[in-house]
Amino acid sequence: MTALPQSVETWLQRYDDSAPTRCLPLSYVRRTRQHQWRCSDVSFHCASQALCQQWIQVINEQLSLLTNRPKRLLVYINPYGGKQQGKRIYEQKVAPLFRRACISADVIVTECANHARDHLKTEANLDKYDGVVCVGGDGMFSEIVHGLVTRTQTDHGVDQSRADAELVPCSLRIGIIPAGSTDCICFGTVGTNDPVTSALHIIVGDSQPMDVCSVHHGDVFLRYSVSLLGYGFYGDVLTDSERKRWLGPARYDLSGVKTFLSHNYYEGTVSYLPTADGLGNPRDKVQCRSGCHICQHKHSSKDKQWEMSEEEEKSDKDRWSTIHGKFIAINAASMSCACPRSPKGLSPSAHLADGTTDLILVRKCSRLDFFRHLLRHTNKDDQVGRKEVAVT
Ligand SMILES: Nc1ncnc2c1ncn2[C@@H]1O[C@H](COP(=O)(O)OP(=O)(O)OP(=O)(O)O)[C@@H](O)[C@H]1O
Repeated sequence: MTALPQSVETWLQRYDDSAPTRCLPLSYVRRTRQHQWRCSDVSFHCASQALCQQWIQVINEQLSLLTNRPKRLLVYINPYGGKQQGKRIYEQKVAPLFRRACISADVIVTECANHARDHLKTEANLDKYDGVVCVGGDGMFSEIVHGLVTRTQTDHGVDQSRADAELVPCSLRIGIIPAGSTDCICFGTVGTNDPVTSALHIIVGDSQPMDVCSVHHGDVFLRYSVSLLGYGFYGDVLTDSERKRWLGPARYDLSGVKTFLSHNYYEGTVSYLPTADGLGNPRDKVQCRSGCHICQHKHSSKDKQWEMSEEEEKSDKDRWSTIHGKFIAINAASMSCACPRSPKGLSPSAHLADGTTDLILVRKCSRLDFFRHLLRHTNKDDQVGRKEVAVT
């Protein structure tokens, strides 16, 4: 008998053991280059139908033990994200894999912006599903995060407008099928923006915790952020690019050049609470990956935080630092923000789930120096080596 492909965790198919046959086809996940996964098939031929039935029974039993695999998914497709290929990508590349893995999916093609967010907030019957999948880019993922987090807080009576509210974690996982312009969140979590790879990660039940940062203005809740919170240059690029959505992904280049030429700067004061020692450093070159020891360490330090005495809390307040100045960009990166254009990202060593954000301050400087800083995004590990850039 041929050896079975790798471990049972990589097998895809469940079997209908009612159909007697001597041939046993099996689909499994194969890792290829650059973080990409593919689905391969292999057929085993048995000496008798009875033996084949035995194999099928054992395989079914083994697969049913993998309880982290989803069986029912709620899928939202943004038909207008990126190059407007969301529907085609889902139907041609993802749906056949879900069918093969016996995953049932309820699909909603969004009709307008915030359709998915509002549906999740109020209407969706979440008890029916093991996870939510978004087919689109970072904006679409953000909609799903807002919908799910808000719904969870409402269901648990938590007031998310309070900056100090202790949010209840969502019970459903979110899968991303990349079909946007930058797909930075997919790239930063999976290592590639390939729809088939993402579908296979969803099928085998992989999961990766992520920090969610809430943004408030006084008592008013503004939004959640999971990747880059940008004030100044990046905020201006995004605002301008939204007006040029009809241009597709090229809008980021055009808005980037326009904002760069305007060379605006902003004067202000930034206050922040430095992380405790041992929680990683934005320049320590430790890349966050699945099972990252720094993100795991965070859980124990957070547990400790809940037990902080009043004095310890007070001294925490004393630890706040303040920087005043003129800035071209004030960025808070909760993840590396890697994407195909910037393979290492704006903050290559940012951690996905360590409970901290990397604060990157770009002081007012000449156009040439700022251009040199931007160039680093495309090829350098150390994004902050220049004197006008401070990182903490
Ligand atoms: N049916 C729709 N019509 C118009 N806009 C929509 C629709 N569905 C979702 N949207 C909005 O489209 C915006 C952009 O979508 P998405 O993130 O999928 O693509 P993108 O902006 O091209 O990619 P990226 O965010 O990775 O750059 C989202 O903010 C979302 O709110």
